[in-house]
Amino acid sequence: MSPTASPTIGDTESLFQGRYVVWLAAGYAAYVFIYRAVLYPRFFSPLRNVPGPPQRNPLLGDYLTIVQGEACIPHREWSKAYGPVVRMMGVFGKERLMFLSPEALQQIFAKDWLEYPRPQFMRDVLGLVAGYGLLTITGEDHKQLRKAMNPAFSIPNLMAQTDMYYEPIEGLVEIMKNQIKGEPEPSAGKILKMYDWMGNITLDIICETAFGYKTDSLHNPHNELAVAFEQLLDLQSGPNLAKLVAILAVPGAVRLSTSKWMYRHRWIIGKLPIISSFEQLVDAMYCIRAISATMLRIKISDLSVAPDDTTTKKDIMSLLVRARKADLDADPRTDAMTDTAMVDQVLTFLAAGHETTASGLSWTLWLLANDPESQRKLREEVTPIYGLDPRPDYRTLKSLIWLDCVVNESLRVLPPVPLTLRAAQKSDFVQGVLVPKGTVITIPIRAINTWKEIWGEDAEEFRPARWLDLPKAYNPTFSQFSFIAGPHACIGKTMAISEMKAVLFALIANFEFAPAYVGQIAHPASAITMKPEDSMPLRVTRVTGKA
Ligand code: HEM
Repeated sequence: MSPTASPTIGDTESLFQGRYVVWLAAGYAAYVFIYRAVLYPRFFSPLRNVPGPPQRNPLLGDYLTIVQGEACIPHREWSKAYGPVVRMMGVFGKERLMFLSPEALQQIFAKDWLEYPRPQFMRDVLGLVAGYGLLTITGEDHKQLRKAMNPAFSIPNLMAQTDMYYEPIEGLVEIMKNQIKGEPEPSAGKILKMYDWMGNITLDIICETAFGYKTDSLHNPHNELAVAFEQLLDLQSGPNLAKLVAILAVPGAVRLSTSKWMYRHRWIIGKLPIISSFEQLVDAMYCIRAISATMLRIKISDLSVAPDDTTTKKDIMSLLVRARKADLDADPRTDAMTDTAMVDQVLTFLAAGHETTASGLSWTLWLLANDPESQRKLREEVTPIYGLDPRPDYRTLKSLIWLDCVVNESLRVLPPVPLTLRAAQKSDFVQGVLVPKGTVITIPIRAINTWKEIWGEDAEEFRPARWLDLPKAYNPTFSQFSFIAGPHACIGKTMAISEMKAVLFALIANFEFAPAYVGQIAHPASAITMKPEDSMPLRVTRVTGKA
């Protein structure tokens, strides 16, 4: 129809019908929205009587409160107000449940773990940023992979690895000493962004222990891998995670996001409003994957040149490559891991083992900086041993009682992974509450770790001495849930703890840590890991009388 011609009866009819269809669709959408987001949760849901925060926003539910608040603090406040089982609202009236009690955790993570895997959207995000491996699979596949990986994390293997921590640790001590020495007034110390240093040292340690690969991020902080991780971590925020979940929900997006085509055409993402920052994500992931593939290639060729070289035996990847070779030698038709699957394992260890430990270390330094007495006690414990041997072995580190209290307490109060999620595969009762199939369950690790019912009135305070006299209600598996429990529990727990101890041992023997300025407060990011948003500036001074 031209703009000047008058409409014919046929035109008017089809226009009317077109409008009718639009109105009908809009009416249906409004009905679905009002039913799903307002009426169902309020009047029909089997969860409507479970206590929880009042429903104020049918569109976004409690989403804004969660992403704008400090990591897991809204959950902790809800548990105080409503008890150990809480109903929360997701977007569009999606109900979520949260459980804190040992009985519920036992059922979800141990007894019925196969019925409570990580939700698909969480696996999609983890797969993209941390590889398709232990973090994304479950059931029989998970059991098999875990069985193959377990020997690499055995105590004898970790004992053999401890020595590998010390080259990077000594490098860091030297760098920090030089930085302080370079100040106009060295005795006043220097303000150092400790999270950045902890990120570099844990990257160097994981590359060395897991892959026998030297990154030396400490002396070369702008190396490709460190920069790519920095780019990735910059994107870690609640709103970005929500956007990523929405993008990956589009059919085909998961496969596309890791493809070469996407990498070559990543500029397209850069041009799209709202998601333009994900150009950086595709870039970083491509770089990390390429370096992981290089590490694997080197490993495979190393092992074929020197299959009996005992020095290569200790790192995790050598064990896996050797196990694959043995399987293939025994039966060439065996269903052995492909190179791509192996690269994903490299990626998982890089992602899961690096930033978590860096956050754990940074928060421990922060807590010690704010508790000079605990710090002094720790220095008193480590200094004589440091004097005798600055490279203590696994057993010596394990035997240091106050160091153990400090690390346990820090991981309890400020857990690097503040919460996790599970999804119910079938309808079932947990702690007497019907959990309908498909319900996403929030496990508020930080709230569980500081639950007053278990830990007493001072549960939220950093008090390492509590580990010398544990409360009666303490449950060794479910009261300190920083590494979760059951078949999906963190495989790197013992390694992370011993690495944290080795780093703290040397830092506390050489330096004193204090807040960077009066009134400094902590800024834990609300994302997958609880990294300090401001990179944790602390005033660092040399311990007087030290060489
Ligand atoms: C302080 C440091 C660490 C903390 C707080 C931590 C915490 C966690 C948590 C909470 C989970 C469970 C996630 C979930 O199921 O939702 C997990 C899983 C995992 N972590 Fe760690 N982690 C740390 C260090 C490490 C290290 C050093 C490695 C490896 C070198 C590692 C490798 C893994 C892997 C592979 C999984 C998946 C386990 C499975 O599902 O079978 N983590 N970690």
